Amino acid sequence: MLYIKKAAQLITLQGHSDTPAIKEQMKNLYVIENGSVLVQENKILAVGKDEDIRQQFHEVIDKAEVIKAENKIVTPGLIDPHTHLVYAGSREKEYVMRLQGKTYMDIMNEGGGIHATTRATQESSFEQLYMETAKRLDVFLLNGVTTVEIKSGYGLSLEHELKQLKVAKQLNEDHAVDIVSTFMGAHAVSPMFKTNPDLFVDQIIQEMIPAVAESRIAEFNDVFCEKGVFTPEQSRRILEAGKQFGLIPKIHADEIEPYGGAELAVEVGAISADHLLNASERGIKMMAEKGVIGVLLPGTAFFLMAKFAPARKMIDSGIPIALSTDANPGSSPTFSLQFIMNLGCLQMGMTPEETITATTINAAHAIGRAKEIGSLEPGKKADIAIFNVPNYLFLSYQYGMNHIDTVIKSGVLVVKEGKIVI
Ligand SMILES: N=CN[C@@H](CCC(=O)O)C(=O)O
Ligand SMILES: [Zn+2]
Repeated sequence: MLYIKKAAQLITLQGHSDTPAIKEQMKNLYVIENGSVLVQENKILAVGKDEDIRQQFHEVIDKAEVIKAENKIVTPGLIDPHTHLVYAGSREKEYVMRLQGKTYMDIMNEGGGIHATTRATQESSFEQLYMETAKRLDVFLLNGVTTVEIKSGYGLSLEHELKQLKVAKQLNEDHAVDIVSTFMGAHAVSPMFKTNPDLFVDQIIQEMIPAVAESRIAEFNDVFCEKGVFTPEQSRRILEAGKQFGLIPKIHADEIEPYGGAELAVEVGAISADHLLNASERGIKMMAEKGVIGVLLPGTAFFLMAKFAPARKMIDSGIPIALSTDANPGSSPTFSLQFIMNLGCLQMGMTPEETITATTINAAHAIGRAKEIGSLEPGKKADIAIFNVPNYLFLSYQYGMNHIDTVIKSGVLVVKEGKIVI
């Protein structure tokens, strides 16, 4: 048994395992001061004021391993619901080109961007991708993240998409960080189909989706619905086809231009619509009505020097908002959700409380895991982060640094004093 003792603030985020937090609910973190947590095996046994925990569990508490949390804060392990972490190569030269005035889409249309990473990933072996992705997951863990969603999409053929997804599956078994997988064969039109993109859409629908579903190697199906990539109609076909095989729709929506992505997410019953920098008024209203989660990626707007998604308006309209790094080598090469929280506040008008809800319980909802993770409540998985800060405001206030002290994953101490110990 683990006894996490007397945190200055225990950020429980209780009460939202069934439905995500919306509007004012996103501001309520259910903080317990001088709070303690008891962990039994891989689950949370109890959460409460230290004196209450000691009283109720006095018979067993003396034998527990104590983790001191005085002057620190304790939160659920952070959750990143949108990453592209299985890739090879890097794109720092494109970053310099963008600094000189080229746009992200220009670079992609000239065969760089996603295509450059696809070539590198196709040429990479399973073992190379595994090693590189494992290192990235270590960084996530060291930053307090205990679950990440990972998309394929740098394979763009059945063989290489499956290779990426197999890497994610193997790492889910081997690495402390839990991985939730998304098939994203529709990340870019394969150059082989440049003159007839519909044939590539046919291949995704007829060949890739059935094979991915049969291998039970992904839960979600995502599409880059964007002018010059996949049209709303192509995106709809791909997402509907995935549904026939049990793959839940997600969508990269309205990232570069308004394109009806938010509306499409509602129409196909997507669990989330992601990016949304340029979502229409109508799309925002529709998402709020249907409770489609908006996964916002301010690191991408920051790195592409684009305008930020209107998070304040979205939350006030009633959309449940989650935040993510969008970690990828082109549009958001960061692995820091803590920096994303800071951007959420300073660039998107969110409150510090909202950014914590958006990286825990609402992020869990965005990947269908809210019954197991995302809050500190008895019966949930013991995924817990301890930050070396006196109160939760510091997570987004003191920015550009990693505040993590300790991480517990499934009841096991995996990070101690900021270092991996397994
Ligand atoms: N926009 C599409 N996909 C990724 C970027 C991938 C890349 O540039 O390699 C995103 O979410 O930003
Ligand atoms: Zn993405």
